Amino acid sequence: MEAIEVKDLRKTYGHTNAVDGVTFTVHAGETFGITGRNGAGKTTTAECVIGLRRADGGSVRVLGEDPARRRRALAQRIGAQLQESALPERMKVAEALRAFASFYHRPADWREVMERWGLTSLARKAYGDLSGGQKQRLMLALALVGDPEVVVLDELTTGLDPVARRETWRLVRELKTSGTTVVLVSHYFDETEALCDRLAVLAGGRIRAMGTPAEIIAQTGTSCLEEAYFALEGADR
Ligand SMILES: Nc1ncnc2c1ncn2[C@@H]1O[C@H](COP(=O)(O)OP(=O)(O)OP(=O)(O)O)[C@@H](O)[C@H]1O
Repeated sequence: MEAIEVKDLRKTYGHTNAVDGVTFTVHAGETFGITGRNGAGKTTTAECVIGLRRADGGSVRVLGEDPARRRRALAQRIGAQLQESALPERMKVAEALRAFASFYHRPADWREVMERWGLTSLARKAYGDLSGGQKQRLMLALALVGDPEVVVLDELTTGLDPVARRETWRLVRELKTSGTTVVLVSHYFDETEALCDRLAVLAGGRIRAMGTPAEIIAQTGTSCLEEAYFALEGADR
């Protein structure tokens, strides 16, 4: 069984075809990227995968289940870090991890997660007092405290400085070695190129290219994913 199967996914907001017939499969243990410019349909696709939005057409299966119908059951097996995730300003790091762990039937040991993601020294700090990088690290830890089989990370490194960004990349690579299936939504082409086994390039709600970063680069005769993207975009004009 594939970890995620999305077939002909469609989602419309008013007159906007946000997602217009998207099909892809994510194998278990793979890091799969969804990339493309602002408004390409990345977040809408990710939200349909985790059951936060109901598709207008097509089908989505995560771990064999339909997330729109089985959201509560799947929530035990999927971790998500979303673009606008935030916590109450005064909530402390350890408190947040303990509270999130309590939502799951079989959570990871939240103290171990706190240690693993370098948050132990911040345990008593309030969320509102953390730096941007520390907040992102906490959000990632919260997405993982339920010991999920699938993790969806949306614009994980936006706003981070280069050091915090590289540190976050290291953490995402660690997830892969632990066998977790990762969906990485990012408009940074260098990030998806560095971290993803395979990826889908979205444009205007459709998949414009899909494959390993090396395949997409080779198809376009370019030398990096960012150039490949511009070559694809140029070809569309
Ligand atoms: N709740 C909504 N109501 C109306 N239109 C929406 C809504 N959410 C998204 N859209 C529109 O759907 C399209 C796809 O948006 P989406 O957020 O999925 O793209 P994205 O690739 O994630 O973009 P970004 O990188 O800017 O987050 C855009 O044209 C956006 O304006």
